Amino acid sequence: MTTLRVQDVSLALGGRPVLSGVSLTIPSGTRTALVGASGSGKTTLLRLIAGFARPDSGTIALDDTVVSGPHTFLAAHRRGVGYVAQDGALFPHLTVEQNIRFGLTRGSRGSRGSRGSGGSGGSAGSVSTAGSGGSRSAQMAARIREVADLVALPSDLLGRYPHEISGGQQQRVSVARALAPAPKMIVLDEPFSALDTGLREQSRVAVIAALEASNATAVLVTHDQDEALMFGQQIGILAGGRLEQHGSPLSVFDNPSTAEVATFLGDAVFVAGQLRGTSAETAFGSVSLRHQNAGVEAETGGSIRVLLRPDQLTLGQGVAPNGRVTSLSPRGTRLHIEIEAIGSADRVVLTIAAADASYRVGEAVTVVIHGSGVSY
Ligand SMILES: Nc1ncnc2c1ncn2[C@@H]1O[C@H](COP(=O)(O)OP(=O)(O)OP(=O)(O)O)[C@@H](O)[C@H]1O
Repeated sequence: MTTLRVQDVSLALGGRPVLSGVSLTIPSGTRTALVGASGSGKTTLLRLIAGFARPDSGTIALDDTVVSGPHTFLAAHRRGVGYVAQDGALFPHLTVEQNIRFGLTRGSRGSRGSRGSGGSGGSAGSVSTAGSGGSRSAQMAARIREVADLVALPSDLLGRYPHEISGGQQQRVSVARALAPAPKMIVLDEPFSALDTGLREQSRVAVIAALEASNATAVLVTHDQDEALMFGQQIGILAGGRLEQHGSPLSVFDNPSTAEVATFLGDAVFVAGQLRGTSAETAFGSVSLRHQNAGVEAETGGSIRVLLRPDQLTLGQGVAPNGRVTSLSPRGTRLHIEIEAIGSADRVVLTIAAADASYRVGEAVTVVIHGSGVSY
C-alpha cells in the first residue's frame, strides 16, 4: 500500500502543453478513476506515475519517496508501480502462465512481507530469492495460481496462448501480470475498453476484487462514466491537461465544478434561469440550488444556467402547460421528447418509456422539475 502524491506536475510534448499544474493525492489502498476527453492527458499522467516519462516540473511521490522531481527520477522498474496497458500488451509467443511469470521476474519489487521482498537490487520481483532454484520455482508457480485466482482466471487457461483465450480473459491476464509482483501501486489504462458490456462488467468486478485483496493503490483511466463511478472511490476529471475536479463520485456527480465535468459524468440537462437567492426561476418553474459555482454568483435576478439530470424532469398532467413538444425520437424502449418552453426559447429533452408515450409534436405539456440543481 502506498499513498501517491502528484504535485503541480506539468509536461509539454512537441512544444505543446499536455499536462499543466496537475496536483492529486491518492490515499493508500484506494482506487481512483481518471476521466476526460480524448487527448486530455490521461495516459500521459499514468506514464508519468509509472515512470515511463519525466515531468518538466512538479513532483511525484510514493509515500515519502520522491520518484520524480527536479533532482530525482526513479526509473520505471524501480518504482514498484504495476502498469496495465490499454491493449493488454501480452506477449503472443508466451503462454498465459509465462506472461504472468514475466511480471514476476521483471516486475516491481513487492513490499509485502508474506511472500518475501526480493533481493536488494535484484530483478526477481517479490518472490523470495532464498533457498534452492526448485523452491523458488514452486513459489513462483504458487504466486501465479494465486493472482490467476484473484482475477478469476480459471487455472486450465494457464497453458494457453493469448490467441487461445477471450479478450476479457486476456485483459485479466494483463492485470494478473501487473499484480503478480505485489506492486505498491497499479495504474490501468482503459483495461476494459475492448470488451462488450457483459464481459466488461464481469472483468470490472473481478479486477476490483483483486485490487481489494491485494491492497494496491490503483489509478484507472476510462472513457466510460459508469465505469468511473463504479470503480473509483475518488474520481478525477482531466480537461486540456488540467485536473478540473476531483473528489468522491457522489460529490463530483452532484456538484460538478464546470458544465464540461457535468456532462462527462452523465447525461445533463441545462435550463436557463434567473437567480433568486438560493433558487432559480426557470421557464419550467422554480428550482432550489444545492450548489452555486464560484464565478457564477450572479446577483439576484442575474442569468444563470441550471444543471439537472434527465430523471429530474417528468411530464405532469392537469397543471398549466409550460411547454410544447417540438420533436419525438425513439431510442429503443425509450423515447426522447424535446420540449420548448412556452414564452422562451429554452428547450429540454426528456426521456420516457416509449410504451407510455402518446404525445404529438405541437402538443402543450407541463414539465415538472424534481429535486435541486447546480448553477453555472
Ligand atoms: N510523444 C508525444 N509527442 C507529442 N504529443 C504527444 C505525445 N504523446 C501524447 N501527445 C499529445 O498529448 C496529448 C495527451 O495525450 P494522452 O494520450 O495523454 O491523452 P488521453 O487523454 O489519454 O487520450 P485518449 O483518451 O485518446 O487515450 C494529446 O494531444 C497527444 O496528441
